Amino acid sequence: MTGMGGALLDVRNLTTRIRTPQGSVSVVREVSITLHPGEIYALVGESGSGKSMTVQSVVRMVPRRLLDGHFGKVVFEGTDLLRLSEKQMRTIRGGGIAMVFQSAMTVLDPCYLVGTQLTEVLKKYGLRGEEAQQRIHTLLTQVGISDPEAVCRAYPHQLSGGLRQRVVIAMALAGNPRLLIADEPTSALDPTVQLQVLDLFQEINRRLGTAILLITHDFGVVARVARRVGVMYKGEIVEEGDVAEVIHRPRHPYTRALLGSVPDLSWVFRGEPRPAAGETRRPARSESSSMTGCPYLSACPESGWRCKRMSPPMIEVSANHHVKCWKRREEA
Ligand SMILES: Nc1ncnc2c1ncn2[C@@H]1O[C@H](COP(=O)(O)OP(=O)(O)OP(=O)(O)O)[C@@H](O)[C@H]1O
Repeated sequence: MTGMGGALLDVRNLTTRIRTPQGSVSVVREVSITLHPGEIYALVGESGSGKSMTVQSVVRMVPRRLLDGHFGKVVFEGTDLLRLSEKQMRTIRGGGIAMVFQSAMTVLDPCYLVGTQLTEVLKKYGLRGEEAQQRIHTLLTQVGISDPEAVCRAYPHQLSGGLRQRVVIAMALAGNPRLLIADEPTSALDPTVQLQVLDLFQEINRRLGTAILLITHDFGVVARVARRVGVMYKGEIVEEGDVAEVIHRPRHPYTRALLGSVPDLSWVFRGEPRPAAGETRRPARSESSSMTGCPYLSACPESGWRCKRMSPPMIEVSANHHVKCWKRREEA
């Protein structure tokens, strides 16, 4: 089942507030994301820009001690997740929506064999005995593991980082999710292994039709995997659109600065390891704030009077490209 306009996930004006020693702060501000079935959407931005808080809000996993409230809507397959009980959410997590995080070891227990852990996961979906073993074989094969039996007989620490992450992805696929949320799933891996795991996400998307919401701080990763991208800064999406369009014609000064700090994206297309980082210009740090006006004001080389007073609205650059910037509106 899909929601309005055929969307699988429709996040509408989502705001998430957390408690801090300085008071309540909006770490996600009026974020809207539409993801269609089978689509790959990337959220990109620097550390602290609110990417993780956005996806944790979608699956209602912001730690309770921090959360001060969600506002807006998170409509998944026609149901607003913000209105569900915790019990109802537990059936959505792992079922309709599965998650993969940066470190496989947050999911895998070092004390148990991989096969035992996969068997436990499948019990949750009612599979036991021979049926469960067959499903484990299928899942591990789907994530490109050529010797599933050997992997099942291993403890997590006996596997390479890449294999461990493949096992975690297999676990995430166990409930046949329609949406896979992956939060920096490759940043703990070596560059060549990163590329293999990114390609695996694409293959899962192609073969199983699973939609993917990918979080990354790396435009190289966006360029390799995603079809659409949202650029986050201080808790807001400041630019969004088709990946090629945003990369080749960035309209927000922050996106330009972020792209300027990625010297050469060609390595991702050639399938080569990332070259050593050279001297690059870093964009201004992105952390949530409670100020008025444009969130990028203090770092923007183009700001004008309007930017100081009012937060810019999202304006349409083209049908597949939107930007939150007063200057672009003046040019339009
Ligand atoms: N556990 C926490 N306690 C207090 N503040 C937090 C906590 N987690 C996140 N925040 C704050 O929420 C804001 C958004 O953080 P978030 O982790 O979503 O950013 P991010 O873009 O995912 O960055 P990173 O890639 O570093 O995780 C930041 O200002 C951060 O300081």
